[in-house]
Amino acid sequence: MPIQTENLHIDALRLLPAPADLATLLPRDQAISRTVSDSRAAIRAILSGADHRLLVIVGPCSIHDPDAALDYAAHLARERHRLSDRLEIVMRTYFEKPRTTVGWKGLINDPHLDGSDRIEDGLPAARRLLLEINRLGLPTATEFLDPILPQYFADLIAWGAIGARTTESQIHRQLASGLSCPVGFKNGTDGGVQVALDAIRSAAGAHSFPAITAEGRAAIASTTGNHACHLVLRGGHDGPNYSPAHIESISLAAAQTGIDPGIVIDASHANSGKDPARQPAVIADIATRISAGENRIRGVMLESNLVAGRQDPVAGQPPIYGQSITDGCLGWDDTQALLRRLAEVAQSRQPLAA
Ligand SMILES: O=C[C@H](O)[C@H](O)COP(=O)(O)O
Ligand SMILES: C=C(OP(=O)(O)O)C(=O)O
Repeated sequence: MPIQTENLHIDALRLLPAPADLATLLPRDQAISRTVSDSRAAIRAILSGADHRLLVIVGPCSIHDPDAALDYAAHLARERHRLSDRLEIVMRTYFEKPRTTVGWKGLINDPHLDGSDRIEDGLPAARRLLLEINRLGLPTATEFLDPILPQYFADLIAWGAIGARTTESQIHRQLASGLSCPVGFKNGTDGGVQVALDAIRSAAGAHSFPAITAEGRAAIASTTGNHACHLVLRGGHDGPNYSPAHIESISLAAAQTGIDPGIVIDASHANSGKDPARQPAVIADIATRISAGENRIRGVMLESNLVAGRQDPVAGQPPIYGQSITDGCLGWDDTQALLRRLAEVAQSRQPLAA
């Protein structure tokens, strides 16, 4: 008997369509391309300090119901258009969730929320939603987790994140080096910022690594490096890391590494002890400092949904409409109030290059 040494833990392999097939089925038009491309340019200008506005990445912790996400997007698009002279608002459309151990991995992995893991349904659902949101003139942000999946939807993303659990990963740094959008590297879950600074340096360089082509063939991608990578502070095991003392020491460390100190602060995650009700206090603090002249903070991230809080889905029952099934979020009214406060303080900012 031949001894089997391969696929001992593989139950099944199902074919996925090629990225180009999905793009043909769900193409982006010129107006959508403009929304993506203009927002990427605006974000680059804000991060460099050339544009005085604040970047605001706001939206659900994760998308599980495309209808509710589009409803949320309609609310947010109105705020984006109203506040566009002071804020660059981009919607969090997070389809891939990195789990500390196990749990639901997001709409792409398990779109039916039942463990059936029909990625072949999740990919078109994600791409369709991104097209619909961009069609409202509202650009989108996401965390890139799997290194193959960006081929299916990265053309629709204005801002990307590499999360706290993957910032130290060479695979994700290589991936960021080839992405067309600005990318924020989160500090590590332990609070370590040096890994994110190292990641920014790594992603700015050229890399060659295995990838897939638009036609779905295995290939070697050679990248030119992404110079729009920056730091996102999300707190760590020791607590928040957005205080003036943190910004001071982190900016110094960034400067010593030759990295522009443009920083985005995530008001959620460990900066709010995972309690969404604490996000307004984080934003209030940041807003006061910005109005007093702090210009190293170029953007903020908020986790927000139509309905405040979070829920654990119950088998056989539809989840509460517009409420997170991963981390708790702010509700819409609180979100709107925070956006208006941020717009107020952004008004006083001057472009650094002026
Ligand atoms: O943002 C979402 C979560 O914080 C992240 O995916 C980790 O989640 P978990 O610790 O519940 O697995
Ligand atoms: C998982 C996320 O964040 P972090 O990587 O900071 O935990 C997130 O923003 O959804």
